[in-house]
Amino acid sequence: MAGVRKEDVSLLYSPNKSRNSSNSLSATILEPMMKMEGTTHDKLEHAIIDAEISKKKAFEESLRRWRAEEDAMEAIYTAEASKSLYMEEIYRRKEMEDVLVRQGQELERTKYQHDQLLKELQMIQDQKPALERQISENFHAEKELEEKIIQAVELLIRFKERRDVLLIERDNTIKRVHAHQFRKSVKEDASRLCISHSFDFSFLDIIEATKNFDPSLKIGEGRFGTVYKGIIHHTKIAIKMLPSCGSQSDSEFNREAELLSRVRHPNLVTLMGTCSESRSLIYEYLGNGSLEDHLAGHSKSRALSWKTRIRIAREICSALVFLHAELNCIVHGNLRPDKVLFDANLVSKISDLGIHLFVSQNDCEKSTQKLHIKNDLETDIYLDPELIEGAELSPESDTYSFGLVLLRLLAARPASSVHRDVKCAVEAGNLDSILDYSAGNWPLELADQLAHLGLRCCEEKRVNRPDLATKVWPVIETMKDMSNLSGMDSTSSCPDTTRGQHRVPSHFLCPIFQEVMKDPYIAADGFTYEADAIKGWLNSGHKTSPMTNLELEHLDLIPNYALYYAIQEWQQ
Ligand SMILES: Nc1ncnc2c1ncn2[C@@H]1O[C@H](COP(=O)(O)OP(=O)(O)OP(=O)(O)O)[C@@H](O)[C@H]1O
Repeated sequence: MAGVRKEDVSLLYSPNKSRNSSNSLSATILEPMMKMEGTTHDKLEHAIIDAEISKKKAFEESLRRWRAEEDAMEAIYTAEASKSLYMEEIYRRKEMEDVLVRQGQELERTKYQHDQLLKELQMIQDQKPALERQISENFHAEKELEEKIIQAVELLIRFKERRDVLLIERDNTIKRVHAHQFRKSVKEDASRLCISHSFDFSFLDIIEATKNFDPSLKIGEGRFGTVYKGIIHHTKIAIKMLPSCGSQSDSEFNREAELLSRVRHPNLVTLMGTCSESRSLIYEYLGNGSLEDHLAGHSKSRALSWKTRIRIAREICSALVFLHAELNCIVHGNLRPDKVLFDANLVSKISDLGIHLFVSQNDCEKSTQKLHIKNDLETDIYLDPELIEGAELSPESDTYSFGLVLLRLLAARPASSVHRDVKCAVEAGNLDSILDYSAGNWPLELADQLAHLGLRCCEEKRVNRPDLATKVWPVIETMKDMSNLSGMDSTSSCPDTTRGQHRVPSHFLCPIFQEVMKDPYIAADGFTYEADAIKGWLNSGHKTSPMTNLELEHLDLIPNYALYYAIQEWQQ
Protein backbone atom coordinates (compact mmCIF):
# COMPACT_ATOMS: atom_id res chain seq x y z
CA MET A 1 0.00 0.00 0.00
CA ALA A 2 3.02 2.36 -0.25
CA GLY A 3 2.36 5.56 -2.37
CA VAL A 4 -1.45 5.29 -2.05
CA ARG A 5 -2.84 7.48 0.57
CA LYS A 6 -6.12 6.79 2.26
CA GLU A 7 -7.45 10.21 1.21
CA ASP A 8 -7.02 9.25 -2.45
CA VAL A 9 -8.96 6.04 -1.92
CA SER A 10 -11.73 7.95 -0.24
CA LEU A 11 -11.82 10.45 -3.08
CA LEU A 12 -12.49 7.69 -5.55
CA TYR A 13 -15.42 6.43 -3.44
CA SER A 14 -16.95 9.90 -2.99
CA PRO A 15 -18.63 11.05 -6.23
CA ASN A 16 -19.11 14.69 -5.19
CA LYS A 17 -15.58 14.94 -4.12
CA SER A 18 -14.36 13.32 -7.36
CA ARG A 19 -16.52 15.60 -9.46
CA ASN A 20 -15.09 18.57 -7.73
CA SER A 21 -11.65 17.21 -8.13
CA SER A 22 -12.30 16.37 -11.83
CA ASN A 23 -13.56 19.92 -12.27
CA SER A 24 -10.43 21.28 -10.76
CA LEU A 25 -8.44 18.82 -12.88
CA SER A 26 -10.13 20.17 -16.17
CA ALA A 27 -9.46 23.70 -15.06
CA THR A 28 -5.87 23.07 -14.16
CA ILE A 29 -4.70 20.48 -16.82
CA LEU A 30 -7.15 20.18 -19.84
CA GLU A 31 -7.93 23.80 -20.49
CA PRO A 32 -4.24 24.90 -20.91
CA MET A 33 -3.66 21.76 -22.97
CA MET A 34 -6.61 22.64 -25.31
CA LYS A 35 -5.32 26.14 -25.59
CA MET A 36 -1.68 25.23 -25.99
CA GLU A 37 -1.76 22.15 -28.25
CA GLY A 38 -5.15 22.50 -29.83
CA THR A 39 -5.99 18.87 -29.66
CA THR A 40 -9.39 17.79 -30.28
CA HIS A 41 -11.96 17.47 -27.66
CA ASP A 42 -12.40 13.68 -28.19
CA LYS A 43 -8.78 12.94 -27.75
CA LEU A 44 -8.67 14.75 -24.56
CA GLU A 45 -11.65 12.99 -23.33
CA HIS A 46 -10.04 9.66 -24.17
CA ALA A 47 -6.91 10.68 -22.40
CA ILE A 48 -8.94 11.71 -19.43
CA ILE A 49 -10.81 8.44 -19.45
CA ASP A 50 -7.58 6.55 -19.70
CA ALA A 51 -6.18 8.53 -16.89
CA GLU A 52 -9.32 7.88 -14.97
CA ILE A 53 -9.07 4.18 -15.72
CA SER A 54 -5.42 4.16 -14.69
CA LYS A 55 -6.29 5.95 -11.57
CA LYS A 56 -9.16 3.50 -10.96
CA LYS A 57 -6.83 0.60 -11.52
CA ALA A 58 -4.32 2.17 -9.19
CA PHE A 59 -7.08 2.68 -6.76
CA GLU A 60 -8.29 -0.92 -7.02
CA GLU A 61 -4.72 -2.04 -6.61
CA SER A 62 -4.49 0.07 -3.47
CA LEU A 63 -7.80 -1.41 -2.33
CA ARG A 64 -6.59 -4.95 -2.90
CA ARG A 65 -3.40 -4.11 -1.11
CA TRP A 66 -5.39 -2.60 1.73
CA ARG A 67 -7.61 -5.67 1.85
CA ALA A 68 -4.58 -7.90 1.84
CA GLU A 69 -3.20 -5.86 4.69
CA GLU A 70 -6.55 -6.25 6.45
CA ASP A 71 -6.43 -9.98 5.86
CA ALA A 72 -2.86 -10.05 7.10
CA MET A 73 -3.91 -8.16 10.19
CA GLU A 74 -6.77 -10.56 10.65
CA ALA A 75 -4.40 -13.47 10.20
CA ILE A 76 -2.11 -11.90 12.78
CA TYR A 77 -5.08 -11.57 15.17
CA THR A 78 -6.09 -15.12 14.45
CA ALA A 79 -2.52 -16.28 14.97
CA GLU A 80 -2.37 -14.41 18.24
CA ALA A 81 -5.69 -15.93 19.31
CA SER A 82 -4.43 -19.32 18.30
CA LYS A 83 -1.27 -18.65 20.24
CA SER A 84 -3.24 -17.77 23.35
CA LEU A 85 -5.40 -20.89 22.82
CA TYR A 86 -2.26 -22.84 22.42
CA MET A 87 -0.88 -21.37 25.65
CA GLU A 88 -4.13 -22.24 27.44
CA GLU A 89 -3.96 -25.69 25.99
CA ILE A 90 -0.39 -26.06 27.25
CA TYR A 91 -1.48 -24.87 30.69
CA ARG A 92 -4.35 -27.31 30.75
CA ARG A 93 -2.12 -30.05 29.59
CA LYS A 94 0.27 -29.24 32.40
CA GLU A 95 -2.58 -29.40 34.84
CA MET A 96 -3.67 -32.70 33.38
CA GLU A 97 -0.14 -33.95 33.67
CA ASP A 98 -0.08 -32.88 37.35
CA VAL A 99 -3.37 -34.67 37.93
CA LEU A 100 -2.01 -37.71 36.18
CA VAL A 101 1.11 -37.59 38.34
CA ARG A 102 -1.02 -37.34 41.48
CA GLN A 103 -3.30 -40.15 40.35
CA GLY A 104 -0.24 -42.21 39.59
CA GLN A 105 1.03 -41.60 43.11
CA GLU A 106 -2.42 -42.48 44.50
CA LEU A 107 -2.42 -45.61 42.45
CA GLU A 108 0.98 -46.47 43.80
CA ARG A 109 -0.25 -46.01 47.37
CA THR A 110 -3.39 -48.08 46.72
CA LYS A 111 -1.26 -50.75 45.18
CA TYR A 112 1.00 -50.69 48.21
CA GLN A 113 -1.98 -50.97 50.56
CA HIS A 114 -3.43 -53.73 48.48
CA ASP A 115 -0.15 -55.60 48.80
CA GLN A 116 -0.15 -55.02 52.55
CA LEU A 117 -3.73 -56.29 52.82
CA LEU A 118 -2.87 -59.30 50.81
CA LYS A 119 0.02 -59.98 53.17
CA GLU A 120 -2.28 -59.58 56.21
CA LEU A 121 -4.88 -61.83 54.60
CA GLN A 122 -2.21 -64.36 54.05
CA MET A 123 -1.17 -64.08 57.69
CA ILE A 124 -4.80 -64.46 58.83
CA GLN A 125 -5.24 -67.45 56.61
CA ASP A 126 -2.09 -68.87 58.12
CA GLN A 127 -3.56 -68.29 61.62
CA LYS A 128 -7.06 -69.58 60.71
CA PRO A 129 -6.49 -73.24 61.68
CA ALA A 130 -5.05 -72.18 65.05
CA LEU A 131 -8.03 -69.82 65.63
CA GLU A 132 -10.51 -72.52 64.65
CA ARG A 133 -8.85 -74.84 67.13
CA GLN A 134 -9.16 -72.15 69.82
CA ILE A 135 -12.84 -71.51 68.98
CA SER A 136 -13.64 -75.19 69.32
CA GLU A 137 -11.75 -75.33 72.65
CA ASN A 138 -13.66 -72.25 73.87
CA PHE A 139 -16.94 -73.81 72.79
CA HIS A 140 -16.23 -76.86 74.92
CA ALA A 141 -15.13 -74.70 77.83
CA GLU A 142 -18.36 -72.69 77.50
CA LYS A 143 -20.41 -75.90 77.56
CA GLU A 144 -18.63 -77.02 80.71
CA LEU A 145 -19.19 -73.63 82.33
CA GLU A 146 -22.88 -73.69 81.40
CA GLU A 147 -23.24 -77.10 83.04
CA LYS A 148 -21.45 -75.81 86.12
CA ILE A 149 -23.74 -72.75 86.23
CA ILE A 150 -26.84 -74.97 85.95
CA GLN A 151 -25.51 -77.13 88.81
CA ALA A 152 -24.77 -74.00 90.84
CA VAL A 153 -28.29 -72.61 90.19
CA GLU A 154 -29.86 -75.92 91.21
CA LEU A 155 -27.75 -75.89 94.32
CA LEU A 156 -28.79 -72.30 94.99
CA ILE A 157 -32.47 -73.18 94.55
CA ARG A 158 -32.07 -76.09 96.98
CA PHE A 159 -30.29 -73.79 99.44
CA LYS A 160 -33.03 -71.19 99.06
CA GLU A 161 -35.73 -73.79 99.65
CA ARG A 162 -33.86 -75.02 102.68
CA ARG A 163 -33.42 -71.43 103.86
CA ASP A 164 -37.18 -70.78 103.36
CA VAL A 165 -38.03 -73.89 105.35
CA LEU A 166 -35.65 -72.77 108.08
CA LEU A 167 -37.13 -69.26 108.00
CA ILE A 168 -40.64 -70.65 108.29
CA GLU A 169 -39.51 -72.88 111.15
CA ARG A 170 -37.83 -69.89 112.80
CA ASP A 171 -40.94 -67.72 112.28
CA ASN A 172 -43.17 -70.45 113.65
CA THR A 173 -40.95 -70.83 116.67
CA ILE A 174 -40.95 -67.07 117.22
CA LYS A 175 -44.72 -67.02 116.76
CA ARG A 176 -45.15 -69.89 119.20
CA VAL A 177 -43.00 -68.03 121.72
CA HIS A 178 -44.90 -64.78 121.10
CA ALA A 179 -48.23 -66.59 121.27
CA HIS A 180 -47.22 -68.19 124.52
CA GLN A 181 -46.08 -64.83 125.91
CA PHE A 182 -49.16 -63.11 124.54
CA ARG A 183 -51.51 -65.70 126.02
CA LYS A 184 -49.67 -65.51 129.30
CA SER A 185 -49.92 -61.73 129.40
CA VAL A 186 -53.59 -61.81 128.37
CA LYS A 187 -54.26 -64.29 131.13
CA GLU A 188 -52.35 -62.22 133.65
CA ASP A 189 -54.01 -58.96 132.56
CA ALA A 190 -57.45 -60.48 132.67
CA SER A 191 -56.84 -62.19 135.98
CA ARG A 192 -55.70 -58.92 137.48
CA LEU A 193 -59.05 -57.40 136.54
CA CYS A 194 -61.09 -60.15 138.08
CA ILE A 195 -62.00 -61.65 141.40
CA SER A 196 -61.50 -65.33 141.78
CA HIS A 197 -64.32 -66.50 143.98
CA SER A 198 -68.02 -66.85 143.42
CA PHE A 199 -70.89 -66.80 145.82
CA ASP A 200 -72.83 -69.85 146.79
CA PHE A 201 -76.45 -68.79 146.84
CA SER A 202 -79.27 -70.60 148.54
CA PHE A 203 -82.47 -71.61 146.80
CA LEU A 204 -84.26 -69.05 148.97
CA ASP A 205 -82.05 -66.33 147.50
CA ILE A 206 -83.09 -67.49 144.05
CA ILE A 207 -86.77 -67.51 144.92
CA GLU A 208 -86.47 -64.06 146.45
CA ALA A 209 -84.51 -62.70 143.48
CA THR A 210 -86.98 -64.04 140.91
CA LYS A 211 -90.02 -63.20 143.04
CA ASN A 212 -90.78 -66.89 143.05
CA PHE A 213 -90.06 -67.23 139.37
CA ASP A 214 -92.40 -64.43 138.35
CA PRO A 215 -93.04 -64.94 134.59
CA SER A 216 -92.53 -61.19 134.06
CA LEU A 217 -88.91 -61.65 135.16
CA LYS A 218 -88.29 -64.49 132.73
CA ILE A 219 -85.87 -63.29 130.06
CA GLY A 220 -85.81 -66.33 127.86
CA GLU A 221 -85.57 -70.01 127.52
CA GLY A 222 -82.75 -71.91 125.86
CA ARG A 223 -81.78 -75.52 125.35
CA PHE A 224 -79.83 -75.43 128.60
CA GLY A 225 -82.45 -73.87 130.80
CA THR A 226 -84.59 -70.86 131.55
CA VAL A 227 -83.15 -67.44 132.32
CA TYR A 228 -84.67 -65.02 134.81
CA LYS A 229 -83.57 -61.57 135.77
CA GLY A 230 -83.61 -60.44 139.36
CA ILE A 231 -81.81 -58.58 142.10
CA ILE A 232 -79.64 -60.21 144.70
CA HIS A 233 -77.95 -58.05 147.31
CA HIS A 234 -78.94 -54.93 145.34
CA THR A 235 -77.20 -56.20 142.26
CA LYS A 236 -78.98 -56.91 139.00
CA ILE A 237 -78.39 -60.52 138.02
CA ALA A 238 -79.44 -63.08 135.45
CA ILE A 239 -80.20 -66.56 136.78
CA LYS A 240 -79.96 -69.53 134.51
CA MET A 241 -81.96 -72.47 135.79
CA LEU A 242 -80.32 -75.59 134.40
CA PRO A 243 -82.46 -78.64 133.62
CA SER A 244 -83.49 -80.37 136.83
CA CYS A 245 -83.25 -83.72 135.02
CA GLY A 246 -79.48 -83.29 134.80
CA SER A 247 -77.37 -86.36 135.52
CA GLN A 248 -74.51 -84.42 137.06
CA SER A 249 -73.72 -84.95 140.74
CA ASP A 250 -73.54 -82.04 143.20
CA SER A 251 -69.78 -82.37 143.51
CA GLU A 252 -69.35 -82.38 139.72
CA PHE A 253 -71.60 -79.33 139.46
CA ASN A 254 -69.68 -77.48 142.17
CA ARG A 255 -66.33 -78.36 140.62
CA GLU A 256 -67.33 -77.06 137.18
CA ALA A 257 -68.90 -73.95 138.75
CA GLU A 258 -65.75 -73.26 140.77
CA LEU A 259 -63.69 -73.64 137.60
CA LEU A 260 -65.87 -71.27 135.58
CA SER A 261 -66.14 -68.68 138.35
CA ARG A 262 -62.37 -68.33 138.16
CA VAL A 263 -62.51 -67.48 134.47
CA ARG A 264 -62.82 -63.72 134.50
CA HIS A 265 -62.34 -61.40 131.58
CA PRO A 266 -63.81 -57.97 130.77
CA ASN A 267 -65.46 -59.44 127.69
CA LEU A 268 -66.92 -62.54 129.31
CA VAL A 269 -70.22 -62.42 131.20
CA THR A 270 -69.14 -62.94 134.81
CA LEU A 271 -70.43 -65.97 136.63
CA MET A 272 -71.11 -64.34 139.99
CA GLY A 273 -72.28 -67.44 141.80
CA THR A 274 -74.20 -70.66 141.77
CA CYS A 275 -76.98 -72.43 143.61
CA SER A 276 -76.29 -76.13 143.69
CA GLU A 277 -79.69 -76.82 145.31
CA SER A 278 -81.58 -75.52 142.29
CA ARG A 279 -78.78 -76.17 139.78
CA SER A 280 -78.73 -72.55 138.78
CA LEU A 281 -76.00 -70.22 137.62
CA ILE A 282 -76.05 -66.57 138.64
CA TYR A 283 -74.53 -64.16 136.13
CA GLU A 284 -74.05 -60.42 136.01
CA TYR A 285 -77.05 -58.94 134.25
CA LEU A 286 -76.51 -57.35 130.86
CA GLY A 287 -79.60 -55.45 129.84
CA ASN A 288 -78.52 -53.82 126.60
CA GLY A 289 -79.54 -56.62 124.27
CA SER A 290 -77.45 -59.05 122.29
CA LEU A 291 -75.38 -58.54 119.16
CA GLU A 292 -78.07 -60.42 117.26
CA ASP A 293 -80.69 -57.93 118.51
CA HIS A 294 -78.56 -55.04 117.27
CA LEU A 295 -77.74 -56.61 113.92
CA ALA A 296 -81.33 -57.65 113.31
CA GLY A 297 -82.55 -54.15 114.23
CA HIS A 298 -84.49 -55.42 117.27
CA SER A 299 -82.66 -53.03 119.53
CA LYS A 300 -84.16 -49.65 120.29
CA SER A 301 -80.81 -47.90 120.04
CA ARG A 302 -79.29 -46.87 116.75
CA ALA A 303 -77.45 -49.29 114.49
CA LEU A 304 -73.89 -50.12 115.50
CA SER A 305 -71.37 -48.00 113.64
CA TRP A 306 -68.58 -49.76 111.72
CA LYS A 307 -66.09 -48.47 114.27
CA THR A 308 -68.09 -50.03 117.08
CA ARG A 309 -68.32 -53.27 115.13
CA ILE A 310 -64.54 -53.42 114.82
CA ARG A 311 -64.26 -52.77 118.54
CA ILE A 312 -66.76 -55.57 119.21
CA ALA A 313 -64.78 -57.93 116.94
CA ARG A 314 -61.68 -57.06 118.94
CA GLU A 315 -63.44 -57.63 122.26
CA ILE A 316 -64.78 -61.04 121.24
CA CYS A 317 -61.39 -62.04 119.84
CA SER A 318 -59.71 -60.91 123.03
CA ALA A 319 -62.06 -63.07 125.14
CA LEU A 320 -61.56 -66.11 122.91
CA VAL A 321 -57.77 -65.77 122.94
CA PHE A 322 -57.99 -65.56 126.72
CA LEU A 323 -60.18 -68.67 126.91
CA HIS A 324 -57.96 -70.68 124.58
CA ALA A 325 -54.83 -69.78 126.50
CA GLU A 326 -53.04 -72.56 128.33
CA LEU A 327 -52.94 -76.20 127.35
CA ASN A 328 -56.23 -77.34 128.89
CA CYS A 329 -58.03 -74.35 127.41
CA ILE A 330 -61.72 -73.64 127.62
CA VAL A 331 -63.69 -73.70 124.41
CA HIS A 332 -66.97 -71.86 124.26
CA GLY A 333 -68.40 -74.14 121.60
CA ASN A 334 -71.62 -72.20 121.07
CA LEU A 335 -70.57 -68.73 120.01
CA ARG A 336 -73.18 -66.79 118.06
CA PRO A 337 -74.27 -63.15 117.88
CA ASP A 338 -77.07 -63.80 120.39
CA LYS A 339 -74.48 -65.08 122.87
CA VAL A 340 -72.73 -61.70 122.74
CA LEU A 341 -74.46 -59.39 125.23
CA PHE A 342 -73.92 -55.69 125.84
CA ASP A 343 -73.55 -53.77 129.05
CA ALA A 344 -74.75 -50.21 129.53
CA ASN A 345 -71.62 -48.87 127.82
CA LEU A 346 -72.11 -51.20 124.89
CA VAL A 347 -69.12 -53.25 125.93
CA SER A 348 -69.62 -56.72 124.50
CA LYS A 349 -69.42 -59.82 126.67
CA ILE A 350 -69.70 -63.44 125.66
CA SER A 351 -72.35 -65.31 127.64
CA ASP A 352 -73.05 -68.95 128.32
CA LEU A 353 -69.43 -69.94 128.71
CA GLY A 354 -68.83 -73.60 129.50
CA ILE A 355 -72.49 -74.45 129.74
CA HIS A 356 -71.75 -77.82 128.13
CA LEU A 357 -69.70 -78.63 131.26
CA PHE A 358 -72.93 -78.73 133.26
CA VAL A 359 -75.27 -80.33 130.81
CA SER A 360 -74.57 -83.50 128.87
CA GLN A 361 -75.96 -84.05 125.38
CA ASN A 362 -78.57 -86.43 126.86
CA ASP A 363 -79.64 -83.90 129.47
CA CYS A 364 -79.86 -81.30 126.78
CA GLU A 365 -82.02 -83.44 124.52
CA LYS A 366 -84.32 -84.32 127.42
CA SER A 367 -84.51 -80.67 128.38
CA THR A 368 -85.17 -79.58 124.84
CA GLN A 369 -88.02 -82.06 124.51
CA LYS A 370 -89.40 -81.10 127.88
CA LEU A 371 -89.28 -77.42 127.10
CA HIS A 372 -90.57 -77.95 123.54
CA ILE A 373 -87.63 -76.07 122.13
CA LYS A 374 -86.63 -77.18 118.71
CA ASN A 375 -83.03 -77.03 117.57
CA ASP A 376 -82.87 -73.93 115.47
CA LEU A 377 -81.08 -74.44 112.16
CA GLU A 378 -80.15 -70.76 112.10
CA THR A 379 -78.12 -71.22 115.32
CA ASP A 380 -76.48 -74.46 114.14
CA ILE A 381 -75.00 -72.55 111.21
CA TYR A 382 -72.40 -71.17 113.60
CA LEU A 383 -71.25 -74.66 114.58
CA ASP A 384 -67.90 -75.96 113.38
CA PRO A 385 -68.57 -78.35 110.42
CA GLU A 386 -66.00 -80.80 111.79
CA LEU A 387 -67.82 -80.78 115.14
CA ILE A 388 -71.06 -81.64 113.37
CA GLU A 389 -69.28 -84.50 111.65
CA GLY A 390 -68.33 -85.90 115.07
CA ALA A 391 -64.95 -84.37 115.84
CA GLU A 392 -64.08 -83.23 119.38
CA LEU A 393 -64.73 -79.64 120.44
CA SER A 394 -61.53 -77.62 119.84
CA PRO A 395 -60.43 -73.96 119.86
CA GLU A 396 -60.77 -74.01 116.06
CA SER A 397 -64.50 -74.59 116.60
CA ASP A 398 -64.67 -71.14 118.21
CA THR A 399 -62.55 -69.74 115.37
CA TYR A 400 -65.19 -70.93 112.89
CA SER A 401 -68.06 -69.39 114.85
CA PHE A 402 -66.06 -66.20 115.33
CA GLY A 403 -65.47 -66.00 111.54
CA LEU A 404 -69.21 -66.10 110.90
CA VAL A 405 -69.78 -63.44 113.57
CA LEU A 406 -67.24 -61.23 111.75
CA LEU A 407 -69.09 -61.72 108.48
CA ARG A 408 -72.40 -60.87 110.16
CA LEU A 409 -70.85 -57.67 111.53
CA LEU A 410 -69.83 -56.74 108.01
CA ALA A 411 -72.68 -57.72 105.73
CA ALA A 412 -76.40 -57.20 105.95
CA ARG A 413 -77.10 -60.86 105.29
CA PRO A 414 -78.78 -63.65 107.28
CA ALA A 415 -76.49 -66.20 108.94
CA SER A 416 -77.58 -68.91 106.50
CA SER A 417 -76.19 -67.10 103.45
CA VAL A 418 -73.64 -64.66 104.82
CA HIS A 419 -70.63 -66.89 104.18
CA ARG A 420 -71.60 -67.67 100.59
CA ASP A 421 -72.61 -64.07 99.83
CA VAL A 422 -69.44 -62.49 101.22
CA LYS A 423 -67.28 -65.06 99.43
CA CYS A 424 -69.01 -64.37 96.09
CA ALA A 425 -68.78 -60.60 96.60
CA VAL A 426 -65.07 -60.79 97.46
CA GLU A 427 -64.37 -62.97 94.43
CA ALA A 428 -66.39 -60.68 92.17
CA GLY A 429 -64.68 -57.61 93.64
CA ASN A 430 -67.96 -55.98 94.65
CA LEU A 431 -67.86 -56.33 98.41
CA ASP A 432 -69.44 -52.90 98.76
CA SER A 433 -72.68 -54.31 97.32
CA ILE A 434 -73.34 -56.44 100.41
CA LEU A 435 -71.97 -54.24 103.20
CA ASP A 436 -74.28 -53.33 106.04
CA TYR A 437 -74.54 -49.59 105.44
CA SER A 438 -76.61 -49.07 108.57
CA ALA A 439 -73.11 -49.08 110.13
CA GLY A 440 -72.24 -46.00 108.07
CA ASN A 441 -69.78 -45.78 105.20
CA TRP A 442 -67.32 -48.59 105.75
CA PRO A 443 -63.78 -47.70 104.69
CA LEU A 444 -63.38 -50.28 101.91
CA GLU A 445 -59.86 -51.26 102.96
CA LEU A 446 -61.08 -52.18 106.44
CA ALA A 447 -64.18 -53.92 105.11
CA ASP A 448 -61.99 -55.94 102.77
CA GLN A 449 -59.66 -56.94 105.60
CA LEU A 450 -62.59 -57.95 107.79
CA ALA A 451 -64.16 -59.99 104.97
CA HIS A 452 -60.92 -61.86 104.29
CA LEU A 453 -60.37 -62.49 107.99
CA GLY A 454 -63.93 -63.80 108.43
CA LEU A 455 -63.65 -66.06 105.39
CA ARG A 456 -60.33 -67.49 106.55
CA CYS A 457 -61.78 -68.26 109.99
CA CYS A 458 -64.72 -70.01 108.29
CA GLU A 459 -62.61 -72.51 106.36
CA GLU A 460 -64.25 -75.95 106.31
CA LYS A 461 -61.13 -77.72 107.54
CA ARG A 462 -59.78 -76.82 110.96
CA VAL A 463 -56.17 -76.94 109.77
CA ASN A 464 -56.85 -74.13 107.32
CA ARG A 465 -58.27 -71.79 109.96
CA PRO A 466 -55.88 -69.16 111.33
CA ASP A 467 -54.71 -69.17 114.92
CA LEU A 468 -56.64 -66.52 116.85
CA ALA A 469 -53.75 -65.33 118.99
CA THR A 470 -51.04 -65.14 116.35
CA LYS A 471 -52.90 -64.58 113.08
CA VAL A 472 -56.26 -63.00 113.82
CA TRP A 473 -55.58 -60.82 116.83
CA PRO A 474 -52.75 -58.80 115.18
CA VAL A 475 -54.97 -58.07 112.16
CA ILE A 476 -57.85 -56.96 114.34
CA GLU A 477 -55.51 -54.79 116.40
CA THR A 478 -54.29 -53.10 113.21
CA MET A 479 -57.85 -52.60 112.05
CA LYS A 480 -58.74 -51.09 115.39
CA ASP A 481 -55.80 -48.68 115.11
CA MET A 482 -56.77 -47.81 111.55
CA SER A 483 -60.37 -47.18 112.55
CA ASN A 484 -59.16 -44.95 115.38
CA LEU A 485 -56.89 -43.04 113.01
CA SER A 486 -59.58 -42.80 110.36
CA GLY A 487 -61.27 -39.44 110.30
CA MET A 488 -64.14 -41.13 108.51
CA ASP A 489 -66.99 -42.42 110.54
CA SER A 490 -70.47 -43.36 109.71
CA THR A 491 -72.65 -40.44 108.98
CA SER A 492 -75.72 -42.37 109.93
CA SER A 493 -74.50 -43.79 113.20
CA CYS A 494 -74.23 -41.85 116.38
CA PRO A 495 -72.20 -42.87 119.40
CA ASP A 496 -73.62 -46.12 120.59
CA THR A 497 -74.19 -45.60 124.27
CA THR A 498 -76.52 -42.69 124.00
CA ARG A 499 -78.83 -40.95 126.28
CA GLY A 500 -80.46 -38.49 123.95
CA GLN A 501 -77.55 -37.12 121.97
CA HIS A 502 -74.82 -37.78 124.58
CA ARG A 503 -72.63 -40.76 125.32
CA VAL A 504 -72.74 -41.75 128.98
CA PRO A 505 -69.24 -41.73 130.42
CA SER A 506 -68.78 -45.14 132.04
CA HIS A 507 -67.61 -43.64 135.34
CA PHE A 508 -71.02 -41.90 135.69
CA LEU A 509 -72.69 -45.29 136.04
CA CYS A 510 -73.11 -47.04 139.38
CA PRO A 511 -71.31 -50.42 139.17
CA ILE A 512 -74.20 -52.01 141.10
CA PHE A 513 -77.29 -50.40 139.55
CA GLN A 514 -75.68 -49.73 136.15
CA GLU A 515 -77.47 -46.38 136.08
CA VAL A 516 -76.24 -42.80 136.06
CA MET A 517 -75.54 -41.91 139.70
CA LYS A 518 -77.58 -39.23 141.46
CA ASP A 519 -75.77 -39.40 144.78
CA PRO A 520 -72.27 -40.86 144.28
CA TYR A 521 -70.28 -42.13 147.30
CA ILE A 522 -66.74 -43.50 147.50
CA ALA A 523 -66.30 -46.75 149.43
CA ALA A 524 -63.09 -48.03 151.06
CA ASP A 525 -62.29 -50.08 147.91
CA GLY A 526 -61.87 -46.82 145.98
CA PHE A 527 -64.94 -47.39 143.78
CA THR A 528 -67.79 -44.89 143.61
CA TYR A 529 -71.34 -46.20 143.95
CA GLU A 530 -74.85 -44.83 144.06
CA ALA A 531 -75.54 -44.07 147.77
CA ASP A 532 -78.60 -46.34 147.97
CA ALA A 533 -76.82 -49.22 146.29
CA ILE A 534 -73.71 -49.26 148.45
CA LYS A 535 -75.64 -48.53 151.66
CA GLY A 536 -78.02 -51.39 150.89
CA TRP A 537 -75.00 -53.65 150.25
CA LEU A 538 -73.37 -52.74 153.56
CA ASN A 539 -76.61 -52.79 155.55
CA SER A 540 -77.28 -56.31 154.42
CA GLY A 541 -74.17 -57.35 156.37
CA HIS A 542 -71.51 -57.31 153.66
CA LYS A 543 -68.01 -56.31 154.70
CA THR A 544 -66.50 -56.87 151.28
CA SER A 545 -66.23 -54.81 148.11
CA PRO A 546 -69.04 -55.45 145.58
CA MET A 547 -66.41 -55.02 142.86
CA THR A 548 -63.44 -56.98 144.15
CA ASN A 549 -65.03 -59.14 146.84
CA LEU A 550 -62.08 -58.30 149.06
CA GLU A 551 -62.52 -57.33 152.70
CA LEU A 552 -63.13 -53.56 153.05
CA GLU A 553 -60.73 -51.78 155.41
CA HIS A 554 -63.61 -49.73 156.83
CA LEU A 555 -67.28 -49.21 156.13
CA ASP A 556 -67.19 -45.43 155.88
CA LEU A 557 -68.60 -43.76 152.77
CA ILE A 558 -67.38 -40.41 151.45
CA PRO A 559 -69.53 -38.27 149.09
CA ASN A 560 -67.84 -37.90 145.69
CA TYR A 561 -68.64 -34.21 145.09
CA ALA A 562 -66.37 -33.87 142.09
CA LEU A 563 -68.22 -36.66 140.30
CA TYR A 564 -71.58 -35.32 141.49
CA TYR A 565 -70.91 -31.91 139.90
CA ALA A 566 -69.52 -33.51 136.78
CA ILE A 567 -72.70 -35.58 136.38
CA GLN A 568 -74.87 -32.49 137.05
CA GLU A 569 -73.00 -30.49 134.45
CA TRP A 570 -73.17 -33.32 131.90
CA GLN A 571 -76.91 -33.72 132.48
CA GLN A 572 -77.50 -30.02 131.88
N1 LIG B 1 -76.37 -62.50 131.76
C1 LIG B 1 -77.44 -62.23 131.04
N2 LIG B 1 -77.98 -61.00 131.12
C2 LIG B 1 -79.07 -60.72 130.39
N3 LIG B 1 -79.70 -61.59 129.59
C3 LIG B 1 -79.21 -62.82 129.48
C4 LIG B 1 -78.06 -63.21 130.21
N4 LIG B 1 -77.81 -64.49 129.91
C5 LIG B 1 -78.75 -64.90 129.05
N5 LIG B 1 -79.59 -63.89 128.77
C6 LIG B 1 -80.73 -63.93 127.87
O1 LIG B 1 -81.54 -65.00 128.23
C7 LIG B 1 -82.13 -65.58 127.08
C8 LIG B 1 -81.93 -67.09 127.11
O2 LIG B 1 -80.57 -67.33 126.97
P1 LIG B 1 -79.95 -68.79 126.89
O3 LIG B 1 -78.50 -68.60 126.75
O4 LIG B 1 -80.40 -69.61 128.00
O5 LIG B 1 -80.64 -69.39 125.65
P2 LIG B 1 -80.42 -69.09 124.13
O6 LIG B 1 -79.19 -68.34 123.96
O7 LIG B 1 -81.68 -68.41 123.67
O8 LIG B 1 -80.33 -70.48 123.42
P3 LIG B 1 -79.42 -71.77 123.73
O9 LIG B 1 -78.87 -71.64 125.10
O10 LIG B 1 -80.39 -72.85 123.61
O11 LIG B 1 -78.40 -71.78 122.69
C9 LIG B 1 -81.50 -64.91 125.89
O12 LIG B 1 -82.40 -63.95 125.39
C10 LIG B 1 -80.30 -64.23 126.46
O13 LIG B 1 -80.03 -63.04 125.78
